[in-house]
Amino acid sequence: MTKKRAPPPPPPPPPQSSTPLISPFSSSSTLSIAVFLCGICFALLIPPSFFSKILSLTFISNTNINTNDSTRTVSNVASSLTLNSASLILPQILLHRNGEPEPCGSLVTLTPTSRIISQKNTLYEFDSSLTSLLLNSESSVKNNCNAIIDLGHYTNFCDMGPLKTPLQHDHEKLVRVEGYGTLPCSYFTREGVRVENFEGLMKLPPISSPPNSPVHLYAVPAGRLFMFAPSFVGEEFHLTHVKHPEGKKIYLETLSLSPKVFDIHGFFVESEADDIVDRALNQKSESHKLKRSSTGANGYSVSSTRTSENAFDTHSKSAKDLKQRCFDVLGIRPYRENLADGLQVLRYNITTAYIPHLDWIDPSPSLDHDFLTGGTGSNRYATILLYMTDFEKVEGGETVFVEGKSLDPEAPSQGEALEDLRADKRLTELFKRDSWQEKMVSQCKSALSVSPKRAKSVLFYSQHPDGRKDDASMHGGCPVLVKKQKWAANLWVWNAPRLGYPEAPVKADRNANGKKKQKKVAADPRAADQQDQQVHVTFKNRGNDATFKNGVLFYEESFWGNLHPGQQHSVNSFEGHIWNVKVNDKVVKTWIVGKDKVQVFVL
Ligand SMILES: O=C(O)CCC(=O)C(=O)O
Ligand SMILES: [Fe+2]
Repeated sequence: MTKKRAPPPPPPPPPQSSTPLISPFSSSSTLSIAVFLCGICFALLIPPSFFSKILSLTFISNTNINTNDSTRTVSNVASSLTLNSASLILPQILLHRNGEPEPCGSLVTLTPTSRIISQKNTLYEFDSSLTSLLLNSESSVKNNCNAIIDLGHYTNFCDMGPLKTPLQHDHEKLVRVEGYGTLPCSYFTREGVRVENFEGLMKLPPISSPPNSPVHLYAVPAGRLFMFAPSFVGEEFHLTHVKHPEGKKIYLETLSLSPKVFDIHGFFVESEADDIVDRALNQKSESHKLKRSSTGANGYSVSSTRTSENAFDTHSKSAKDLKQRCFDVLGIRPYRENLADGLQVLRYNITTAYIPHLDWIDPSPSLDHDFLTGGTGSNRYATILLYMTDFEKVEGGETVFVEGKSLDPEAPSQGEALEDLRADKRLTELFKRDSWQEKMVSQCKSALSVSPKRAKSVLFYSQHPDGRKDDASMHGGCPVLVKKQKWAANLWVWNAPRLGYPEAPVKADRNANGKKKQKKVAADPRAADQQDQQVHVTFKNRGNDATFKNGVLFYEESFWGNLHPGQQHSVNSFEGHIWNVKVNDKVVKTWIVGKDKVQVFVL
């Protein structure tokens, strides 16, 4: 059964200035160009083994594509730039589609031209160039993805088309692939580090690796997010690029392949666990304080199958640090506040539970938001669950993934577990026969379940890598079987701007203000519509009026950021949007966005 989820908390803290894209490599573009063009310098930087793979280069323009056939006719190898063979050497690549453990073909040897290297070294140009090189590569013929990576296929993989490409913050910056006009993929390492330029690609094989070790690259379609690609339970992903608050190591251990579930070792620390609980207990604001949990995307309604209590922590230091770390772990850079749901803190007492559900929110007819992630919509993509208390298996309170296989080879079947439960007098006193709680306890004992441990955390995905909802991600909070409190929290990350934000996707037949609109037939209707109507708005507090000293900006009722003297926020909004300034929880100013393309509201 798919349950609707609680409304997301108010959009959290101020949009932060973008953090630079991750680079595990000490990159400097000037240095990189110099290095690329200087065979001698280069020889000092990489292991001599790579020299065995030197090929001369050709730059290919104009290509005839036969998408049904793996053989491609490449014509007009016009601007043939044969370079000094020592100048451009890239590791051999094993290319994967996002989230897939099996590479999609045999080793790919890339032979970029000096033109590509010297002119296309920004992040977006790099994505475009690498996609073009992969498309033109002769070696990516047969593959294990039940398809041939011919030009048409690979192109379609990276560019899912206007109806299936969610608009990300940087959509306008993407550089279409030369000769094809399609959107490029972005490329990640197995651990979720984005490869930003050729210099970075060159440095990927660890110095200690055997000669000619190939590099596994994960291609993520335009508009989509990176997803880990484990091939066996127990497989680890060491995230040496993610900063741990106490300098420890963070790594993922695969708990299940479908649903995709991981134990994130070292994600957070005990002091953060204590802080989360303290803050939840001390939350004063009506919308954020601890109270009986609700379900559904349409406001607060208490459900009989979600009996926990919850609170929200959107902008404490711990919440912000955890959200940032969560994005780092997931390979999503830069951090984007509009993809993050606030930290939701949960408390369960004896017998309370949350019935199996999807975190992916069911579309609501009364909301204009486009939840359909197989298309251009936005919805929950990944969840990181944090546990603050220790529970033994017999004490219940696990998180159960009802479609997942138990890690315990001795686990009973669901029927056996139900029999055991009914033979236990204490448990029969706790749960009515045939109640959802009784059924759930039997699922918790037989399916994949994770027992809470202080400062332990789990990651799972609610979508497939291409955005479709993953029904296997059905999970729940198991009934607590003893007199003890379970404290947990979740961080939800959306695949594109989330419900409640001005840049969130709206249903195809609505405009940004919820009014029905005529369907347009255009090459990229979404991009055109959204751009047409977008208004760039700046909110400023000049500090001239003491009334606004503690001003806080809200998009309608959703927290946006502090607007104290000297502070300002620039956002893309739409005509008719309502922005409020509150002081001590009271609205002291309301602005309604007008027609002009650029507007400034000043306190
Ligand atoms: O409490 C748990 O273990 C799971 C909670 C959960 O799934 C949720 O709040 O969405
Ligand atoms: Fe959930």
